[in-house]
Parts: sequence; C-alpha cells; structure tokens
Amino acid sequence: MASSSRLPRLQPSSSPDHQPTQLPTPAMPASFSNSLSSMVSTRKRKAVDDDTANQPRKLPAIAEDGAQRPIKPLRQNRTAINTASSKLGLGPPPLTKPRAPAFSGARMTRAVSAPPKSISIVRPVARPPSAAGVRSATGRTNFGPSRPGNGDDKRFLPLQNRMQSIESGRAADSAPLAADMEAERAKVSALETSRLAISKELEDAKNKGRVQHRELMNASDEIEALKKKHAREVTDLEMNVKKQDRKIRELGEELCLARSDLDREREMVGKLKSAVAQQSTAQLTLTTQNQALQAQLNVLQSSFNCSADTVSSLRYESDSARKKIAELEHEAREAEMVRRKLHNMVQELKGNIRVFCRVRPLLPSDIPTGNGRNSPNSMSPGEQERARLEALADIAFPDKRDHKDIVFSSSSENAMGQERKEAWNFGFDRVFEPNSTQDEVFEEISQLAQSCTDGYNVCIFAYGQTGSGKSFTMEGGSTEATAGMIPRAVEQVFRVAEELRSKGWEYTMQGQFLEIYNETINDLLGKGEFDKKKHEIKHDKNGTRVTDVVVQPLHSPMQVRALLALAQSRRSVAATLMNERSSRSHSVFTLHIRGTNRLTGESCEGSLNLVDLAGSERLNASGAGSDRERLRETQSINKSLSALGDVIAALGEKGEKGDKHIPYRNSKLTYLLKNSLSGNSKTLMVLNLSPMAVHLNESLCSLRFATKASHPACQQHDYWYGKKADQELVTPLSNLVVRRLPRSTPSRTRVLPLLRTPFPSSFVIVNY
Ligand SMILES: Nc1ncnc2c1ncn2[C@@H]1O[C@H](COP(=O)(O)OP(=O)(O)OP(=O)(O)O)[C@@H](O)[C@H]1O
Repeated sequence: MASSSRLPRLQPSSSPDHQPTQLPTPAMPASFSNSLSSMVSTRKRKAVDDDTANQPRKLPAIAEDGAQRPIKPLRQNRTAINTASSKLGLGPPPLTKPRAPAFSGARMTRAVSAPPKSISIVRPVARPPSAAGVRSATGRTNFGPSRPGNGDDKRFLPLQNRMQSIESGRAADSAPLAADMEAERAKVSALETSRLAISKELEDAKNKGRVQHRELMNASDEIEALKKKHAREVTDLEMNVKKQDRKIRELGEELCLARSDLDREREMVGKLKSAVAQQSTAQLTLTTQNQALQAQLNVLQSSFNCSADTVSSLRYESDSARKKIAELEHEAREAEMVRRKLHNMVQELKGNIRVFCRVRPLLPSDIPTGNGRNSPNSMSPGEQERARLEALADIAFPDKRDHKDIVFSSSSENAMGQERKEAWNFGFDRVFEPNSTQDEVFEEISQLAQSCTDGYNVCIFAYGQTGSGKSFTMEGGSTEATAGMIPRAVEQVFRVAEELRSKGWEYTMQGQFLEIYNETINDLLGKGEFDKKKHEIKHDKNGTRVTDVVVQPLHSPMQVRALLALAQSRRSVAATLMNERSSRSHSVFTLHIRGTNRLTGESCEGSLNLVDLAGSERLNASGAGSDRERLRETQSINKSLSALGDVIAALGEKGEKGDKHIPYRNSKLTYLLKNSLSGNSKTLMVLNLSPMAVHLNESLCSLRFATKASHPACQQHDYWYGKKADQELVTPLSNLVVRRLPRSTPSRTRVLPLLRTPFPSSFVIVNY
C-alpha cells in the first residue's frame, strides 16, 4: 500500500497476522498516537452523533461496555475520516491520495448513510442511478430532486428542515473543527518531521544492519573457513596419530624381532665361547703339530729343491718333446697329403674306370623241379645234383691267382649231329666267383670310399640282367655278413672321416636318393609323389644339383641305413603299382662329402654315387613285345644303358685323344652323373651275371657291354702307363700291360717308391 511507505505503520495489537519484520518497527510516538486517536474519536463521535440521528445501524466507535475499540488499520480509519469529511464537507485533506470511491453496493451502503426505514418505503422505484448519491459541486449530496413544488416535496420537508438544522449545526461546528484540523495539521507536519527523522534513523539502522549483516556474513565465512581448516587439521592429526600407531606397532614388532635376535645372538655367543675354548685347546694341539710339520717341511723343502731341479730338466725335455710332436704332426700332415696323392695314384694305376664281374650262386629256386615235384628238397640228392648241373651254365675261372678272367662255354649239336663247342673269354679288373662273399667284393671297393674323403668323385654301378644279383651286391641282405656295398661304403666313409679328425679334418655329409624311370627323375626321399614332380638336373660351378629333391644331412651310418630303408619302401610301393618297377628303373644314391682341415686350411669335396641299374635284358627276353608299356620301359632302359656304355667308353678313349666328345646328354643317368664320371673321377662297374644256362645269351650280352666299357681302346689287354718310368723296373713283355699316366701324376721321386713295391707281373712301365 502506498500509504504504508509514507506513514509509520500502525500495528493493531489484536491482529495475529502481522508479525514484525527483520527490523523492529519503530514505536509510534505517543503524541502522534494520542492526537490521532483523539482526532479519530472526535470524528467518530461526530459521526456517531450524525449516525445516531440518521443511521442507527452504524457500528459504535466505543464498545458497549465502555472500552475503547482497538485501533483499526489506517485504511479503515481513512475511510471513516473520508466518510466523515464527505458527510461534513469539511475537514483536513486526506492523509493519503484520494481514491475513487468504489461503486460496489456494499461500499455505497457504507459511504452513503442509509435512509430511514420510513423513507425507504417511499423511495422512488425508477430513480436514475446518476442521481443517487452523487456529490454536487458544492460538496453537498443531493438526494433526489431538490426543487420542491410538487406533492412529494411536502413529504421531504421535515427532512429538509432537519437537514438545514444539521447544516447549520455543522456550520457552527466547522470553526472549531477547522481549528482542530489546523492543530492536527501542525501535529501531522511535526509527525512528518519526526517520521523523516525516524526514517533516517531507520535507514541508518538498516545500513548499520547491512554492515553488521555483512560483517556477520564475513564472520560466518571466517568461521566456516576456520571450521574447514580445523577439520583438515583434525584429519591430518588423525592420520598422524594412525601413522604413529603404525610406527609404534612396527617398532613393537621390530623390538620383538630384535629381542629374539638378541636371544639367538646370546645363544650363539654362548656357543662361540665354548667353541673358542675348544679351539684354543685345538690350537694348542695344532701348534704342537705345526712344529712337527715345520720340521717335516724343512725336510721336504730340501727334497723339493732337488725335485725342482728335476722338474726344470723335465720341462726342458717336455718342451723339446712338444717341438718334436709338432714337427711330427707337421710331417704327419705332409704324409697325409702324400698318402692322398699316392692313394689316388694307386687308384689310377688300377684304372679310373674299372670293371668287376660277379657271378651269383645258383639259387634253389633256379633248379627246375620237373616231374610234378614242387621243390628240389622233394628230389633225391642225385636228382638234385643232376638238375643243378643241367641248370648251370658252363663257366670257368682260369685265372686262379689274379681272378681276372672268366670263360663261358657251350656245346651244341649241328644239323649233321656233330658236337659244336664254343668258348668266350673275358678279362676284367676282378672276377668274383659264385662263392665270393660281400666282404671280398667290398675289400676291392673300400679304397674308393677313401678316395671320396680325399675329394674325388666315385661312381659304382651294378649292371646286369634282372635277377642277376645287382640289388644284393649294392644293398645286400639284412645281416652284417650280407650287407651290400652301399651301407659298407657309407660306413667306410664315416670311419675314414673319424680317423682323419685327429689330423684336423672335419667332414659334413649329405645324402640324396633318386630313381630314374622312363627317363623321369623321382625323389625316393620325397613324399612318394612319383612321376608327378618335374625334377631338373643343373650343373654349375658348385657342382651338380637336382631341383626339388630332398638332400638329407647325414651324421651317422645308422641314419644312412634308415634312409636306405625309406627309399626301399618307396620303391616297393611303386613296384606294386608299376609292375616290378624296381628292376625297371635305375636307383642312384649320392653321398656328398665336404671336408676342411682346421690346421692346414685345406678343403676338399667329393661324392660317392652308388647306382643300381635297371635290368639289362634284351627286348625279346623281357617279354615286352606285346605290352606297349613294357616295350617303352625296355627301350628306355636299353637307351640309357647304351648311353652309359658310350660315355664310359668315350671317357676311356679321351685319355688317348684328349679332346674326345663325351655324350653325357644322351640320357638322364649320364647327365646326372656327368661330374662324377669326368675328370679324375673313379668309376667302377660291377657286372652281375646269372649262373644259369638259360641266361647264357643275356650273360654274353652283358659281358660284351662291360668289356666295351672296360677296355675301350685296348681290347687285347694293352694298357699304357707312364711317361718317364724307370727302365730298371720294366719286366719281360710276356704279359704286357701299359697304362697311361694322367696329367696330375706326381713327380717321379714320389712315384718310384710306390713302383718299387711288389708289383704285379702283368704290369710294366714303358716310355712313350
Ligand atoms: N651273391 C649272392 N649270394 C647269394 N644270393 C644272391 C647273390 N646274388 C643274388 N642273390 C639272390 O638272387 C636273387 C636275385 O637277386 P637280386 O634281386 O639282387 O637281383 P637283381 O639283379 O637286383 O634283380 P632286379 O633287377 O629284379 O632288382 C635274390 O634272392 C638274391 O638274394
């Protein structure tokens, strides 16, 4: 309300709704209160007088019991004042801005004095609203038409009279009222001044209150900060307390440990004390012993001095022995080099291409049973012997000393019934009779294994018709006695390598096992995918290699045996699939050997090729005529065997002519073995023969083939040897054998001691 901001608000003591605000409302000055109440009471008294006269229903300002009514709110008072003023048309101006009177029925009722009940009975029904209760410009209220004249005016006459009397009374009262008003106004202005002062005081008090409030807020902030700080400090202190507790606990534990340690130490000290006591006793004993030992030491010292002299002399001897050993080792190394050369020379003397002939024994299965008998065992011994002799071919071995000759004979009847005898003589480097053992054969071959470790390439072929004993010679049986050339040669190589280890040689070995079937290479150590993978032969400066084949590092002869067994099983699988393929294909086992001497820095590289050739039977004998596949096989075998014979023959002739072309490329086998056949390579062909008469023709074919390979240029045993041989050593020319000396032949001085050794009578050295 606008009035409340200008005037001190009067709080009725009876109102429960009005509570004091933050700041206490300043107390109304007693003078102002008294003057106001007296003014109100004056006005109310006036109104009461009026109302008592005109409106008896108005509420009395004084309670019936005489007590003064409580002070009403200013608005009500103002209304009352305004009402009174409006009724009086006088009085001071209102304290508040005059408000437009509300035209609600209730207010109208309160603002306008209600007419007496008698009047209300005669109130005109259609009185215009503008006429009722409108205040005139003079301040009077016109109640209805003011002009008398008609009949109704007479009825209003007493009222008008009364009104006039009231007016006059009021006029009489207005002078003291004006004076009262003036006094009241003075009081009001005083009050206003007082109110301003009070407002100022209030403002100051408010400002002070704000300052105090701010200070209070600051103080509460400080208190809050202090509280937080305090809480932090309390937390820190609690943590410290916890730490201290923990430390105390730890210290307590340490103290316990220290106590137990101390106890232990005390115990130990006790033990040590007793030990010290024992030691001092022992020391006493030792001192005595020491003295005795000192005496002994003196004796020993003198003997040591003597020994020192002996040691120095022994050291001198040892040094000289060491020097001698070094010299001897050096000599041994040189001797090893000489041995290698001499060994090679011996091999060359024997021939770089050698041919052995081996006739296998007659097997029980070779003896025809006849007469429905199933086996020779079911025959009588006489019958057996007769059958055996019938089955055997007529073979003679005339050279009982050197075992070099073999003679096949046959007798037949001509058309005239005359007996016709034929004989075929053949000579080879060695001929093995049917009763010869694997040991005897290997004895002749073993030196070739030595050549491998000396860095030469060696090829050993087994040649012959199917069933002549090639596989038996090369692979052999399962026992130690029947072991073939391959396992024996490999064992020999490993043995020699081990022996040479003491002379500084270290060897690494690798093996591969191939099969050549119908001019196709198969890897017997591979996955068994025969004829599927294409393998190519490559020759380069590092030697010969076949693409995509397994080359197995070898560390022991046992490993080689396992390798051979694997290859054999692969071949067997192929054989069942391909009609006894093993006898229709060449198998080539190659052992690569690399050696280095850590003492001399020398190195060497050799290879050992052990070849089991396919059966050499002719086309008609093989029964391949009707079978195109067999025919192709046989043609392929014959072609490759013929190519091998040509290469070996050409190699033999090359020594004569020097620039002879070697047809290695004519077959896969010869191309594969090119490096192992050429140069200083050693080649050995073991010709296997069947002893059976029915195989005579095949045997003769094989013998002719081997002869061609054995003596290409000198079919009549004319061998040439030596450029500058010693004439003294020439033997009678009864059995002339001359061999050509290779270019790499060592000097004469080195050759001669060898030549002076017991020399076969069939050898002679000549100049040419
Ligand atoms: N020197 C020998 N002593 C005893 N038995 C032998 C001898 N040579 C061969 N045999 C036997 O002769 C039979 C045929 O020999 P082998 O299988 O070695 O002939 P092959 O020429 O390799 O035949 P293929 O060409 O079919 O492989 C075998 O049973 C073998 O044990």
